[in-house]
Amino acid sequence: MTLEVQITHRAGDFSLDTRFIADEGITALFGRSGAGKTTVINAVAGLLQPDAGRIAVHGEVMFDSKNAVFVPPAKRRLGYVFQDARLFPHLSVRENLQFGARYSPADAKGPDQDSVCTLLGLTPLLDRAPATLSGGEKQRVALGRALLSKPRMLLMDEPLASLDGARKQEILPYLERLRDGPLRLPILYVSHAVDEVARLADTLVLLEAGRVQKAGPLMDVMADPAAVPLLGVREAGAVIEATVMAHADDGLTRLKFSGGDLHLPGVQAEVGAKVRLRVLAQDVLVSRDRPVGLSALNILPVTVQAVHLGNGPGAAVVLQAGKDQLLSRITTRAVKELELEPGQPCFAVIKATSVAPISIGR
Ligand SMILES: Nc1ncnc2c1ncn2[C@@H]1O[C@H](COP(=O)(O)OP(=O)(O)OP(=O)(O)O)[C@@H](O)[C@H]1O
Repeated sequence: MTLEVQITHRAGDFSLDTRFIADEGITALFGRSGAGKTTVINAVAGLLQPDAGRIAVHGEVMFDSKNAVFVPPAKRRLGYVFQDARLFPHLSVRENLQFGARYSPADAKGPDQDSVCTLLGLTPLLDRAPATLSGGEKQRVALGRALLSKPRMLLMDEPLASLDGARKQEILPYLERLRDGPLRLPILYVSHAVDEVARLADTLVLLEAGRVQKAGPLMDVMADPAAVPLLGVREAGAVIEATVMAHADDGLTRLKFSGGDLHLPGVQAEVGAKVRLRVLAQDVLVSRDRPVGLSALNILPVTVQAVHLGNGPGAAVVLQAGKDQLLSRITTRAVKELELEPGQPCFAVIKATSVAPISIGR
C-alpha cells in the first residue's frame, strides 16, 4: 500500500473524518470547494497535525496519534507542488532546481537534473528568472524541483487551477509522462476539476464535507450512479479505454473498446494507440430497439445493469457494454416508458461529437 490515511480533525466548524488507501499511480482527491482536500493533503505532508488517526507512506508511519508519532515534513521525503509554483524569485530556474536536489538524501533513488529537464522540457529555461516564465512553465519548474528532492511520493494541490485552458493542455502531457514513464512515482493529486481527474487518475477518492463518499479505481467510480451528484450532473460520465483502429478520409477515427466500435472526430493519436475516452452521461441516450434513420453514428448493443432513480426528474442508468460500463442520464419518465430494468437488452446511442478523447498513449 503506497499511502494509508485515517484521520479526524476539527478546524472551526469544519470536521474531517477521512479514511482511504492509495496504491501506485495517481490518486485523485476530488471534492467541491471546502470539502477538506487541502486539509487532507497538508496532513499527509506534515504541514498540519490532525487531532487523531494514522498516516503511513509505503508502510512507514508518518503520524500515529495513539503512539505519539509525528514525523516532521522535511523528514517525510514527500515532494509538494502547490497551486502557485512558489519558486524562489531571486534564483534562476537552474538554482531553483538545485535547491530541490539539496534536500535529497545521498542514498535516495531518483532522477538526476538532466533527466528531469528532459522529462519536463526545462533545458531551454535553465538560465531564466521565475518572473519571466509563463504560469505553465513555472509549474513545470516547481514539479522539477519537487522531483529532484527524490521524493517517495508527490503531493499536488490543484497544480493546474491557476492556469488557463491552453496552459493546462501544455502541462497535462508532462503529468501523464510522469505517471506512465520509468519513474512511476505515486502521486496524490488534489483537484476540483472533473476533466483533469478523468484524464489523469488511476484511483479516485470523492470527498464531501470532510468525508469520503466513494473511492476506488477511476473507471468504476466514474460509472457509479451514486457519484453523479458528487461530480455534478453535467460532468458525470463513464471513462473507458479504447484502441485507435483507423483514421478515415472524412476525419473520423474508428476506435475499439470492449463494447464495440466508436467513430469519433478529432482523435490525434496514431493507429494502435490506447486512448481514454470520457463519455458524459448526459450524451448517452437509451433505445429499446436499434434506431434506424438516426444521424448518430455510434449505436452500441448494451444491457441495463442498474437504474438509479433520483429525487427529481432525472435518472442514471448503468449500461454494460462488453466489459465496460457506460452511464446514461435520462428522465425518470423515459425509464418508466421504456420499462428499463436490470438485465434488459437495449441500445446506447452516442453522438460522435460529444465524446472527448482525453488522454493519449496509455
Ligand atoms: N484553521 C481553520 N479554522 C477554521 N476553519 C478552517 C481552518 N482551516 C480550514 N478550515 C475550513 O475547513 C474547510 C475545509 O478546508 P480545505 O481547505 O481543506 O478545503 P478544500 O476542499 O481544499 O477547499 P478549496 O478547494 O476551496 O481549497 C473549509 O470550510 C475551511 O474554511
